[in-house]
Amino acid sequence: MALGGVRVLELAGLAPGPLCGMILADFGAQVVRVDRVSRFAEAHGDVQARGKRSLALDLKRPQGAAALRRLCGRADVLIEPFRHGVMERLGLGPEVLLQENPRLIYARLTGFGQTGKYAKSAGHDINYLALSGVLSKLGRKNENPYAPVNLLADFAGGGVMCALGIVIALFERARSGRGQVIDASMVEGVAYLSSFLWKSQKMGLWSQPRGQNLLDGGAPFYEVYRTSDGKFMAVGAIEPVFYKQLIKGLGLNLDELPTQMSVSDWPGMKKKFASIFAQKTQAEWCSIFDSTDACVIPVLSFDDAASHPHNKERSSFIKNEQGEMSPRPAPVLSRTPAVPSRKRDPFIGEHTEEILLEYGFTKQEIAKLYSDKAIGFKNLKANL
Ligand SMILES: C[C@H](CCC[C@@H](C)[C@H]1CC[C@H]2[C@@H]3[C@H](O)C[C@@H]4C[C@H](O)CC[C@]4(C)[C@H]3C[C@H](O)[C@]12C)C(=O)SCCNC(=O)CCNC(=O)[C@H](O)C(C)(C)COP(=O)(O)OP(=O)(O)OC[C@H]1O[C@@H](n2cnc3c(N)ncnc32)[C@H](O)[C@@H]1OP(=O)(O)O
Repeated sequence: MALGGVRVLELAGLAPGPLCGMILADFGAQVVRVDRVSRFAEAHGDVQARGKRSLALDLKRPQGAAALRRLCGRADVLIEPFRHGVMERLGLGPEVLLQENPRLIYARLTGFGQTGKYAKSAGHDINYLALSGVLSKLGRKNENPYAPVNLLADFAGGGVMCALGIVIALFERARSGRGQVIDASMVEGVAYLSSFLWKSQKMGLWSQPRGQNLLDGGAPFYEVYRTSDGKFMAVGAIEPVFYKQLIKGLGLNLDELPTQMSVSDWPGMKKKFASIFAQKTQAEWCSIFDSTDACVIPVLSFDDAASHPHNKERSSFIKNEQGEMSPRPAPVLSRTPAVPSRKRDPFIGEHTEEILLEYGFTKQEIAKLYSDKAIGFKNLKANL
């Protein structure tokens, strides 16, 4: 696989760090999640542990922190998901670790970044989205801004951007032989993702208030409509050639309607489309619109998405050994595609000994770390 041989240490954290580690593992990296020894008694919240192994290490004990330093000496990548200052307090800041291993890629995945007024503040996806400016653009007409689950800042602007940064740094290291520090701020990650929004402000695309523009729920031809069986259809017929096909499928006559881009007519047109979509079931609309270019697609539940013929044909969803479905890693590389593990997620501390041995610790050193309470082996299922 593309990232075969790359050794990653992922310090256990909330949502974005685990996604970042899972992407790297799916594409072949050897990812070790460093769990807290004290968390044995709790269920671990990481549902994105596919393909990872777990090492339980108490970083608050000097022996535990020293063990991580040693592990970093042989690792390619460290992912740390704590607020600025945490790693420094543990004596594990980038200056220390990069001095010991100049090839190390030290990825710092935070909400607010390593500097700035909020660098040491707690926060979550919705806060990062707010600070990036993006949240102000999301939401329905006359409603408050709306944060769509924690997909945008946590996962897209955080986990995915950080994985991209790591791969870029690995690519550069192949030339220079040197590692570097990645300051992956979710505020900046999601702001960067929204470059189109920022750079299209003067195009007239966003001249209406929130929820009344072309792509934010204002246009009748870019909207979700309820069907007679309580399901939904997603309509995205932007270009005139596709809009024509939408109108035809709805049984309307283009010549009897206002022009597509007549913004003042959009609210009325939305009502018209809504009343028409409400007359047939989702399946009936699919039979009308499938195989056309009207850009009308059913809104599917997770179960229906996994069993939809298009997705099945492409094997877009996969099953693990426990029978759990999840999305296949994307994108698909032609020669070296990801090969996601089908095994269950690791127990906390399940691989402590084998990992330490692999990284050059002797059995005696491991026994000493255990008696110092710096590591743990207990095999509890990580089921967060
Ligand atoms: C919206 C999302 C968040 C979604 C999270 C959900 C997935 C989970 C939220 C609630 C969970 C459920 C709940 O807990 C109840 C159940 C519990 C059960 O165990 C599992 C099932 C649950 C139902 C559980 C299920 C799920 O887990 C939940 C639903 C987000 O936005 S995520 C993005 C958050 N932001 C960031 O990641 C940015 C960077 N990080 C931070 O800003 C902070 O880390 C953060 C997130 C604000 C947390 O702050 P905190 O004070 O807790 O941590 P830090 O300041 O970073 O310091 C870490 C300290 O921990 C020490 N430490 C770390 N590793 C070790 C170790 N191996 N050994 C010893 N000590 C360690 C470290 O030294 C720090 O200590 P100090 O503070 O003393 O320096």
